[in-house]
Amino acid sequence: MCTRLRAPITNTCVHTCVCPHANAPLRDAAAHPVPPRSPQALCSQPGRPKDYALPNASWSRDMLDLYDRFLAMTKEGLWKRIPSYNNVLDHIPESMKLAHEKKKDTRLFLRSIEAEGVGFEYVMFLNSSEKRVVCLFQPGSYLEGHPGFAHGGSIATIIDSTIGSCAIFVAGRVMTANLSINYMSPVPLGSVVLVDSKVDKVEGRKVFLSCKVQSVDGGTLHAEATALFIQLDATKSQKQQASCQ
Ligand SMILES: CCCCCCCC/C=C\CCCCCCCC(=O)SCCNC(=O)CCNC(=O)[C@H](O)C(C)(C)COP(=O)(O)OP(=O)(O)OC[C@H]1O[C@@H](n2cnc3c(N)ncnc32)[C@H](O)[C@@H]1OP(=O)(O)O
Repeated sequence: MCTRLRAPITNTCVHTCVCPHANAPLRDAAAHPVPPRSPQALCSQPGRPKDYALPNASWSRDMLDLYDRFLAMTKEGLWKRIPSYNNVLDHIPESMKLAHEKKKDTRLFLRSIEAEGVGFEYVMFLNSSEKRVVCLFQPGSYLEGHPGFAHGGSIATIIDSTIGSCAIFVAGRVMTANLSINYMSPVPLGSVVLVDSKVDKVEGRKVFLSCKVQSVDGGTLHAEATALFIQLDATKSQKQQASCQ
């Protein structure tokens, strides 16, 4: 079923088959319904990690409007908001955690800046039937490269993470083996872009994906990327883990 977002969000429509692994690692998204936007609702509940993928005072009108559009689509059931925590382990269901994986004082790179609005402001939405993840991204002032524009590394980071979430969705534990980006137009700090990623092909442990970074009005193509993610081999990753201890 086509769930094309109406222009200007994207002009492309991706048809893919439903994957048997659908929803496995990112199932959490369904378990956390989006609360109404009120100051109280945005506070994290006691005992639960803070979900950063919710509107805050730094979000621009464009970001809020897009968020509302996607949220409306989640009600139709094909899209799900992906919650975002500052520790990677909080994203992984207990049943999928490895014995050695205990929470430490580490942070997911994208959530390394606590202050609102100056780092990576983003929220991702998953469309499992299209094997697609769209990220609404508002780069803050601490992500500067050239004056007034987002650093290319920050663009690479948000692409890697959006594509990575898409790959995790179809293949579980994966790592980036290759990421190739063409930068076409600089992204102004404080603007909002759509990072639209999809799975193109799965060959054994290899997941091939592609991505476009576009302005909200669809008029500017900021970047295009392709990526290869490899599903981790349990035996090999245990060896890697052993060598790290
Ligand atoms: C993990 C789950 C956690 C869930 C958390 C959810 C949180 C959600 C929140 C937020 C979203 C965040 C999302 C994450 C996004 C960030 C991801 C990163 O930044 S990852 C860090 C950077 N990447 C590395 O450091 C990799 C370093 N490389 C390696 O460790 C290995 O090379 C690895 C694992 C990629 C592959 O090693 P092998 O030993 O398992 O596999 P081999 O046998 O070498 O290759 C398998 C097949 O792939 C091809 N291959 C491997 N690397 C290739 C390459 N670079 N180019 C082309 N082909 C390659 C090979 O030719 C082979 O192909 P043939 O099966 O023979 O056909």
